[in-house]
Amino acid sequence: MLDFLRRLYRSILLPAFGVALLTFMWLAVAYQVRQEKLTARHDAVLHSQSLARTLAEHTNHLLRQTDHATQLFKLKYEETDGRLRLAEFSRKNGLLDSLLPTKLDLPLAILNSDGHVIDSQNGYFAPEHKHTPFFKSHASNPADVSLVSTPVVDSRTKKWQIQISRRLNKPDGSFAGVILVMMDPAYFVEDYDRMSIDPGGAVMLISRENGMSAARIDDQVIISDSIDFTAVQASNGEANEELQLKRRFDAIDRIYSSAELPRYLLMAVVGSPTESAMAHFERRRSVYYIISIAASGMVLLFVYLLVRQAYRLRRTASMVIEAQLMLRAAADASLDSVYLFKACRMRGAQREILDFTIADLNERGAQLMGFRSDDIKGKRLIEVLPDLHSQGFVEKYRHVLESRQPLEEEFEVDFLPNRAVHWLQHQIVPITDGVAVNVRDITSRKETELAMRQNQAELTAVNDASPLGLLRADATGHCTYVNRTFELITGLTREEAMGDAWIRAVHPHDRAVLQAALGHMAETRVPYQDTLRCVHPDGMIVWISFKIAAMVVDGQVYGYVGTVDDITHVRKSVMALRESESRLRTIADTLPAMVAYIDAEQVYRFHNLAYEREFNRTGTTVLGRTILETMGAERHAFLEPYVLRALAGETLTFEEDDNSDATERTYEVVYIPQMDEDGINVIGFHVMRQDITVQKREKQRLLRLSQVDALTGLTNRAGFLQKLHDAMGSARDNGNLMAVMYMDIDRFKPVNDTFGHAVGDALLKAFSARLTHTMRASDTIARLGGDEFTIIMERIHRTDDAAALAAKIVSAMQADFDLDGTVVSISTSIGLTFYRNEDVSPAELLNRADILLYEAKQAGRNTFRAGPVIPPPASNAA
Ligand SMILES: Nc1nc2c(ncn2[C@@H]2O[C@H](COP(=O)(O)OP(=O)(O)OP(=O)(O)O)[C@@H](O)[C@H]2O)c(=O)[nH]1
Repeated sequence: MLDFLRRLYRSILLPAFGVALLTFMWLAVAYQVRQEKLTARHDAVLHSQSLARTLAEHTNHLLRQTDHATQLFKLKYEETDGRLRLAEFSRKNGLLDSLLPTKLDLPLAILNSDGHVIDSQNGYFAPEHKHTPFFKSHASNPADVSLVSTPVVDSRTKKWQIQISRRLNKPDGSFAGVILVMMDPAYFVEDYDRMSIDPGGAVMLISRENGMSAARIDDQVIISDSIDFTAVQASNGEANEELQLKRRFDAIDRIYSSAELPRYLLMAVVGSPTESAMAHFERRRSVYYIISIAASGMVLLFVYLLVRQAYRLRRTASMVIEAQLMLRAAADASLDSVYLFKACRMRGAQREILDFTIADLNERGAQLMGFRSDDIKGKRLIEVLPDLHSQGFVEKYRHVLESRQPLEEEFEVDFLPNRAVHWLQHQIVPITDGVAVNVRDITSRKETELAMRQNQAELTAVNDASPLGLLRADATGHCTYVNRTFELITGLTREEAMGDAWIRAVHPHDRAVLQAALGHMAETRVPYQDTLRCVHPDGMIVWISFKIAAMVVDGQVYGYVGTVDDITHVRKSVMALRESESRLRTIADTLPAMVAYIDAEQVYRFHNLAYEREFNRTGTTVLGRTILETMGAERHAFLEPYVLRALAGETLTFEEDDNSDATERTYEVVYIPQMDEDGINVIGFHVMRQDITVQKREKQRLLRLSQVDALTGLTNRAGFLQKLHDAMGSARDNGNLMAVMYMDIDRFKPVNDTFGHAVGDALLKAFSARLTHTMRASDTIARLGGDEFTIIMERIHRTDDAAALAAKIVSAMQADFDLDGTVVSISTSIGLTFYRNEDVSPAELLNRADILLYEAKQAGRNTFRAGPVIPPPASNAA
């Protein structure tokens, strides 16, 4: 509210002053105009009055002259004894002319003593005047006085006239009659031309008795009985000489003044036209008004300018305040340190700058100095931070202030708190008797720049050390950068490669293709890759793999980045590899064995001609297909364990029987895993598949031969051990009980010694035969050597069954052997042992039987010993 009133006061003060000034001025002007108007009017009244007095004097003069004329007539009349007549009296250059102007032609009449007109001229007179007051008066009064009558209206002419009469006496002094002169008031006013009166002015003669008036206005004579005046009251209440028309008789305003003719009861009135009378005043008033209007305009303009200026001043002041607040806020909100330093000068004429005072600063600026702003505001720099002096900063401030040239620079300081080293950027701007200093802490930026420069150096080093040639082009395809490797690969220096020149490095035969591809890439923005040739200045051809891609930001290509890879050696290697592959294929195709390569996904990737011949028998396409697809579910099920082992890294060999056609064939298959370059992961395996049907048969034959005892035809030791191994595995797998007998012919040596080796051999054969007849066909009977035999009995129900059989053998061998006439009697001893699923080896089991045999021998021979007791399986026991 207070603020509103203050603003209202400010806004209306100047206009109110202007209005007051104008009011005062206009009141003064109005007062002056009024005074001048009154004066002018008064002057006009005086002038009119003067004229009226002149008129009155003139009229008076005429009337007096007329009176003199009657007096002169009376004198002459009485001298002539009543014979004088009017013609004589008024003749030219006569008596009358000496008194009155001839042109008046005044009506004259002589009345006798009876009141009859006895002579008259220049007008009509009633013949009889005996009873008129003036006649009676003259008749009765012998005094020589003239009677001036009140204006009389002529009944015939309707004019009013002033009647002047004088008694005529006879010689004896008796009454002789009356001389009568009629005077038209118009004469007084008509003869008024010589009066200096303005056009439109009115000259009047008014009877005070009956109100008749004669007036002249310019050339017009007005006779009226209705013109009447009242006296104008002056401002002080007194009547002045001005008259006011009671009723207007024309359209012209006049200032009327009068002069009385008391003797004749007449009043001379002159009306000066107000317009002309007041013309001078009107002109002055117009001048006053014009000057006042001009002055008012100037005052208004002045006030307006003042108001406007005041408004501008207020606005400027508020803007200054606002600017100060904004500046304060900006300084407080600034991320920079802001200081205002005012110069401290030396006293004296030179006024040299000694130091600066901290006039203002923001909190950040104070923090940078290590203070709070309130603590150092108003202090001198030498007190707050002496280093500013010693480090030359104050000198810089002084230079900026004196040269009025702003200064901006970056520098490093080590005297500020919080950090050992600050990188700062300051701007020093001169202000009034001081400087404004804006300080920005650019330490982090400097560190970033340093890091960036290091990164750039690193990047440049990386680029130069890169095995790839690098090329960068702008949006128009002009090369702007190549690295060192690019120079080495293409044979162009960096300067030579700039712009479009880099394309010169490409072999002329490849340029057209490259340029077309680059044009296509610029349209489609699809990266381009190709193998091209470069030609060095010395003619050397370098094969390169060239790749280039557009750098797109917001849908706009702003450049291209390309790489150049020297693939000359790779290309040679590839060629060599192709040659090697070709050679290997030739070799592989000439091999009788089937060779293939299968990857980790069990997909065929390679096979030789033999493999193709084998698997194309059914028209099957192998390459790119899996084992399952190629071999079918049944064979895949057989092969899969081996495949998985190979893929687990195992080199393995197995036989595969192929009954797909009429002939039964056997293949030896070798899987050799292929490790990756690191030798860690298996990426596939090689397959060597060879038909070994013939070899297998021969082998089986040889095996059989190797496992038969040549003398007896029984299984020999090798066959026995193989069989024992297989039987134990079967018993272990199936939980069956098996038995092993180890037997020896008792006292065989004496037979040899007695009957010779041939008989001994025959005995061995006979023993074998009897043994074969004793045992089941499923039992394996073997001769280990000499007179030692073994029997393997698989899937026996009880140990007793085997023991019974052992007893049966012992018993059977007690009978004599007739060996082509030589009768030999022997016996046999047996060690019998059992096996189901114990963790013993075949050798140990055989040794166990041998020990039992030894026990049987020790027991006197011709018997058996069995052990240990093998419990039945848990399920059976139950
Ligand atoms: N005729 C013949 N004799 C053989 C053959 N192989 C080994 N012999 C003999 O067989 C005899 C084996 O004797 P041993 O078993 O050690 O002794 P033994 O006389 O049977 O005595 P015990 O076994 O203790 O009852 C040795 O004299 C060998 O020379 C062969 O193939 N033919």
